Amino acid sequence: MTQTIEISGVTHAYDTASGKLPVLDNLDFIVPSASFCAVVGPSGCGKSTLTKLVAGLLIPDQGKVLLDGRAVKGPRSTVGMAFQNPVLLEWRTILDNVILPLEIVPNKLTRSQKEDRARELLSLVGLEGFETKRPSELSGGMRQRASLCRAIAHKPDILIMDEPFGALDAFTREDLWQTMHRLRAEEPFTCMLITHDLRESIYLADQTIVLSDRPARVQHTMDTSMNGRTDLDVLYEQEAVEMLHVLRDQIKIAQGRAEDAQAAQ
Ligand SMILES: Nc1ncnc2c1ncn2[C@@H]1O[C@H](COP(=O)(O)OP(=O)(O)OP(=O)(O)O)[C@@H](O)[C@H]1O
Repeated sequence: MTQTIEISGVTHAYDTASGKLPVLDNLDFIVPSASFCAVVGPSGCGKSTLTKLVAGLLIPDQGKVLLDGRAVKGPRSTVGMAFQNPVLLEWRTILDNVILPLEIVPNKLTRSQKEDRARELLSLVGLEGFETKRPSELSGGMRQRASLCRAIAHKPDILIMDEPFGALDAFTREDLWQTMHRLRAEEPFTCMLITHDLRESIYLADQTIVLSDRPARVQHTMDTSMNGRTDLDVLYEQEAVEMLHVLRDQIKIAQGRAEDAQAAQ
């Protein structure tokens, strides 16, 4: 079962040696159940902070994060996470890395059922035959595939991804975008993706939220659903190119470079 993410009046500041650092300012938006939301914005505006609030690793100073209407008060097993650095455990095989959440989150699966689940996911992302390898024996893209499998092994209702494809070369990244579409078709979850790659948000997300500079507010919301299209050609068609221009201009405005955006029109 997937869940709705509701960010309601969320304001947050960090305590630092030089005083309070306001990071998020009255954020309000909804990610409907089973949909995919990308969050973009200037560097340091508070995107990762937002993921920590949704994951329950931080509690907002004001406002609420609600998952299916229930306020987040701490980490939940129904939320999976994937980061730019896959952090797989070198002393475990790829299969055992994917099984890890099934050893932590309470469930009634036998060892052989856990293995079946991990094998099924690895096969879905094209890693069949690599089950017994160690993480260091895999390429960066393969490690990120394994890490995605691990993030959803326990069938979370929500998947949060913080720049998961940021360190990969352009071709591997596009390959993983397609893998994401495949995974979503097979394993429904509500997804929040933090990215600096606007094409990635257009290709993957149903909705893209542009945050302003810190303290971040919602500056712009765009419907980036591409009518179910999952072929990469869609990115080169007029609709996607127009979306890309609007998002780029919005980022310039967020960075305080509004004149650049106006001059570009
Ligand atoms: N634990 C912390 N204590 C104090 N300040 C923090 C802490 N974590 C983050 N910050 C600061 O809060 C601001 C927002 O950080 P955050 O990592 O959420 O931004 P971001 O948008 O994800 O950045 P980037 O796009 O560069 O990854 C930054 O100025 C950062 O230095």
